[in-house]
Amino acid sequence: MAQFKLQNVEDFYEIGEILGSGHFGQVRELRERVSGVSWAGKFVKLRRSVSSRLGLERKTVEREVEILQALQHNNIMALKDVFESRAEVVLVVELICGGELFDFIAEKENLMENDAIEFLKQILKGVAFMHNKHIAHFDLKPENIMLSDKKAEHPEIKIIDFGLAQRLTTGEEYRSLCGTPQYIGPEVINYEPLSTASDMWSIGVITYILLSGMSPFQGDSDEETLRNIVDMKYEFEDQYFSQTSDMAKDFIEKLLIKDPSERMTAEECLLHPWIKPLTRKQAAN
Ligand SMILES: COc1cc(-c2ccc3ncc(-c4cccc([C@@H](O)NCCN(C)C)c4)n3n2)ccc1O
Repeated sequence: MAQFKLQNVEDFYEIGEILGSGHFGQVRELRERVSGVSWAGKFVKLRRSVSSRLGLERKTVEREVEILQALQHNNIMALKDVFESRAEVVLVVELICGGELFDFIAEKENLMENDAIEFLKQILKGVAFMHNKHIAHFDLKPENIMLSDKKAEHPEIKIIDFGLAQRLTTGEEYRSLCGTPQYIGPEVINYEPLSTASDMWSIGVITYILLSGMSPFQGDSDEETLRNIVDMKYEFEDQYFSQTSDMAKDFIEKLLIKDPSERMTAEECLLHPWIKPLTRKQAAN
């Protein structure tokens, strides 16, 4: 069983404002007492009894911590410390000040292709790094992709929220119905074995949104969205894609493929001509 620090987190950090909350718990700003440096603290309530539905099981938190400890990459939020008390675990991670990619897109409606490519390159580098360690995120979406500083000319991408992430073992099947309807692949809905390819479907959906501001499968309800996914019901409507290059559409089409084994991997995406032009002429387009 992993051992976290048993000291009181407040002995080392001044607890600041709530930055956000969700299924994962609460995220608050922390100020390290010795250095004055600001961090983010994810406060997770622990389940008090086997019968309780409140809070997370300790082994779930242990899995997230073990995964974060294995993922040290510029495009993945860094874990600094872990404290635990009887009822709570606090993950101390780097503070990310640029907000969510989701909000950045909303402010711009959609992005120029070159801006989208720069964001995608960073997302793909972080995802390729975790996939090379046989770790899948399983909840990639614009809300879980944050920007270091949205005012920077080239904001750095940080992938957050590894609460659903799994270390996949060859020969061992992993199935789950978890995730966010708009971004999950058909294999999740059909309760089929999952792999890193499920993250690649999500990247196809994210790319579609980056370029159009629209979500490819979203319906008027979760049920309709899920039906659109299993029916592969999406299109590049002229109203939103008339200015989008064929290469960008090809990139999306090579990810939104029903058979997970047919989708591009993150490494293959980084070599796709839309992301890595083969010639100067291509780059000029
Ligand atoms: C360690 O696990 C997480 C960390 C974070 C995290 C890490 C650093 C950091 N710096 C700033 C923030 C932040 C600022 C405003 C809102 C939020 C959060 O509520 N929304 C993030 C996306 N959401 C859908 C998980 C998070 N964060 N959030 C978010 C979710 C996690 O499961």
